[in-house]
Amino acid sequence: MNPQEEHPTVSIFREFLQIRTDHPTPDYESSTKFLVKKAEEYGIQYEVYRETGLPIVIMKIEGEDQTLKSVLLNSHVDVVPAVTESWKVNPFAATKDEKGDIYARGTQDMKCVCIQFLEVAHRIAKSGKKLKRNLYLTFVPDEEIGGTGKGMEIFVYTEKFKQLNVGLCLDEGLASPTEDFTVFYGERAPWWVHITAVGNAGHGSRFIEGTAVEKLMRTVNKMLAFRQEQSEKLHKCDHECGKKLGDVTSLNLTVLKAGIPQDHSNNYSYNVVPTQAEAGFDIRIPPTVNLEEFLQQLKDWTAEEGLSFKFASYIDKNEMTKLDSDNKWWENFKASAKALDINLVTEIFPAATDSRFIRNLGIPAFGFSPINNTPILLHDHNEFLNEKVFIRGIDIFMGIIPNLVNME
Ligand code: MET
Ligand SMILES: [Zn+2]
Ligand SMILES: [Zn+2]
Repeated sequence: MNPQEEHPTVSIFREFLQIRTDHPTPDYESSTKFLVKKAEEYGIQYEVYRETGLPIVIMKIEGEDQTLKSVLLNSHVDVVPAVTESWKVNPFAATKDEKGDIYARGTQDMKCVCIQFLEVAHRIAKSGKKLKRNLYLTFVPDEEIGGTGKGMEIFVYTEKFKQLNVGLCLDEGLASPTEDFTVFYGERAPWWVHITAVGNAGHGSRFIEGTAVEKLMRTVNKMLAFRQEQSEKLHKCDHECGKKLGDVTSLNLTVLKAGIPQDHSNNYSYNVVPTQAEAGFDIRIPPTVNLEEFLQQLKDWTAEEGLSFKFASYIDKNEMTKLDSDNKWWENFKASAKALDINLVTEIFPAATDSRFIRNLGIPAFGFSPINNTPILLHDHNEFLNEKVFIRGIDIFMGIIPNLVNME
């Protein structure tokens, strides 16, 4: 290839990045059309499954033995919104600079892995050699809004998913800023909690008792004190303790609402004590924490009269994939990494992925994005990935995935 020319898979990646699958109105029809076209071009079996309400593209490369458990490569095609004004380039243009850094929403999370999986399937299909087990690829919607409703949470309970007979799932991980690569074997449970307080109204000049805001603030302060404790656990431990973000419970106050709006011009009735106040928290709980006990903790925090809470995201089970010598998939994965001469570091994923629904079925899942020497920029402004890192990622996957599919 002429060094001036772009690697064809990089061009495909950039084209995919330009498809507007950003929330709140992801264009799944265009991403589906794109993937279907590629499957047809590459001669890969596919179907578009729509029973859950949104398109899920399923691709299959048949193995020699249909009775063996399959390997599933799962990726989500949706991306989070981008605040265009805060980017140095258009976040949906997939601009490449002179260093080969490609800037776009989804370069790391996780359109890179979508296309890398697709390219792996392409190369396996092109080789014409049959591998031992079935290999499936699923391209799913709505991961970024929780996977609930029309996403993975529902799909894993369908007959279609059962038919895939999955033995191992690979899904997204995170970029690594060092030479090492990170593999995730579990993740923190994402709980989004919306607290509502109701209380007494009155004139803003008086000492009204039992106001909604006071009640809410007492709860918020208890929760922020807990946040401080957890932050200290992470930041004040000596270097020996090796605690990572995925090992503590994080909690952020991300929604706060009260006050009586006066009109549509950002004015409020400052002299009216509001009867309702609301707070929303994003809480991430490590798999080692007992979720029943944590729920009780939340109930204690919100026990005061006039307070109630609802979950906007909730999960009551949070399984991990065991990385012991009984896990043959992991032994196989590690051996491939050794042959590739890459160093793996294992961690708990600090955020959430669709893997949690897979692990909760008792199916092992590894979160792995083959991206090293790159800052972690998922959901951030100016998210980018270097084209060389992207291309090397395909070779890394080629050194790992066929071995898993061929496992005895
Ligand atoms: C709770 S849904 C997960 C959405 C997203 N992947 C996150 O971790 O924030
Ligand atoms: Zn993601
Ligand atoms: Zn994300």
